[in-house]
Amino acid sequence: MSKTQDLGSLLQDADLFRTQGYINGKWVSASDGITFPLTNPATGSKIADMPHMPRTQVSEAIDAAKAALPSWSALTAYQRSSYLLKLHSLMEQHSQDLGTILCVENGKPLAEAKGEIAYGASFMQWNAAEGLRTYGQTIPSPYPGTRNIVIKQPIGVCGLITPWNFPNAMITRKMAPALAAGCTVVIKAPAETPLSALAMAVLCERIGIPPGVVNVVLMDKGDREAAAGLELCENPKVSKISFTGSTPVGRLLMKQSSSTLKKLSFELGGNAAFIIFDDADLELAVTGVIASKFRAAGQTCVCANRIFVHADIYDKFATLLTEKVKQLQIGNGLDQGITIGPLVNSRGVEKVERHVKDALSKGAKVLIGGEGFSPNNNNNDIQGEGVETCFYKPTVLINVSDDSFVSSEETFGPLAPLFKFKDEKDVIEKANSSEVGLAAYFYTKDLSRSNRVSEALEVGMVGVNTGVIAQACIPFGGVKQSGFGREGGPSGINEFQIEKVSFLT
Ligand SMILES: NC(=O)c1ccc[n+]([C@@H]2O[C@H](COP(=O)([O-])OP(=O)(O)OC[C@H]3O[C@@H](n4cnc5c(N)ncnc54)[C@H](O)[C@@H]3O)[C@@H](O)[C@H]2O)c1
Ligand SMILES: O=CCCC(=O)O
Repeated sequence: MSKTQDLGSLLQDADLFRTQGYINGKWVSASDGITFPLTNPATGSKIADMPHMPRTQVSEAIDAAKAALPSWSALTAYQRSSYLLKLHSLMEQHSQDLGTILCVENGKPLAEAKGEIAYGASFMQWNAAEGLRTYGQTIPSPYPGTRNIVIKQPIGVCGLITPWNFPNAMITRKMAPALAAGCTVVIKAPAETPLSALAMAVLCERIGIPPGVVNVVLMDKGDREAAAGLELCENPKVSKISFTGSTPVGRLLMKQSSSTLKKLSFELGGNAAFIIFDDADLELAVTGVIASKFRAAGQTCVCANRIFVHADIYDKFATLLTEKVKQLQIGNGLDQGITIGPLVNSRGVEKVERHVKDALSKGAKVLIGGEGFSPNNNNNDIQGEGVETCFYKPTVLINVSDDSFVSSEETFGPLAPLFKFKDEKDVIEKANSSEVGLAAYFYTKDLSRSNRVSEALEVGMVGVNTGVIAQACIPFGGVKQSGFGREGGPSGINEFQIEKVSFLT
């Protein structure tokens, strides 16, 4: 029997822990009372019963967002900016509680979860400033005495569909530019991590964001999730869908949105190549791989998925990496000193197991890890008998063959497969052989190679001598089947605006 987690008792401000959706400024259960259980992936304990909302409630949320649009969009950019700055400041103030909520529902260690809150808050700060600079243009006209004036306006109601791997930051990365631009939003939060979305709704309510401007709808995976997607994509009152998640769901949402020709921006899956050339600083490269590969237990879209190491340094690098991986502390993210938590659910563990098994069957060798893990849970939230937790040991594989599953599929788990290469051209070809192109990384001390390789990699983002690329001020996004549109940076807010031209005669 699993024990129930008393999340409220872990918080300084227990009011941030909500278990109802947020529509038109009201906290609401599913209209038919149906709920689904939310569990802690580190302990298997139930955290809460969450509303399993039907499509009609998604439609109500859209109506509320549409009704709130005229007055929100009529505010000055300065007024909207001041709301975002207040959210930024409240997020910083409540970072311990927001981090605890995130850690308990998602599994990432508390320090990392608090890091995500800081990252999430940075989108509020960046867009508070960026909203003030959505300049138009005056374009010289070919006709004497006339002028063409271009202004930017909010696109309208936006459907924001977000994943569980960054329960806070993937919401704020969309919500902040949308609100700054003057749009209103319906957030479809993921079933695995609804609480972080709701905690943000509490903060919106506290600072007086008017009812209907921000709405959060929730439901479990399956039929109602699909119905919510259909409603958001087909309802003509929604003007834009911003989605972060897997490539197959992106394809489906694009197809569904064709009926109303919505503006779309999609941040989809990755399969990042991480290349270590023979002139690289190996200590730095190991640090980079640890940061890129094992953040969020390997569950980020920009995680190193294929690590290509030059043949001349392959053995040395593998040894150094294994030593560093040994130092990672796996366990319940609430416990002191833990640096790697569980995967979000058992499906995540199964995928890592499948990739490891397949690689071994094709000749790979385990240097460390290669199996699941049962934590000795000394937290007050004690594991119940027969409760399923979701840990997999951080793993390094060598001699991985090019036809392994991990070569073509995103593992989304703590598996570092090392491939061997000899030639720059050859490794670039391999890196680019993926159908997705989100991020890539490489380590070298050669400046001309830095420019050459950066330009040759078919991705939206390149880390040169670093394994960490995310910042609010960069245009985050991919090419090929990693999606389109950019989040953050000067272009992030454009995704939520239209350009309108007036011909002045
Ligand atoms: N490019 C990026 O910025 C980025 C960031 C984070 C995650 N991701 C990608 O997301 C994937 C992991 O996340 P996931 O497993 O939650 O992805 P997912 O596509 O299964 O789910 C993402 C969101 O879409 C919702 N969803 C699923 N089916 C839907 C449907 N038919 N209609 C409407 N909504 C639907 C889910 O409930 C969730 O809220 C990975 O592939 C990862 O690379 C990409
Ligand atoms: O998982 C994708 C988002 C990762 C990030 O923003 O660093």
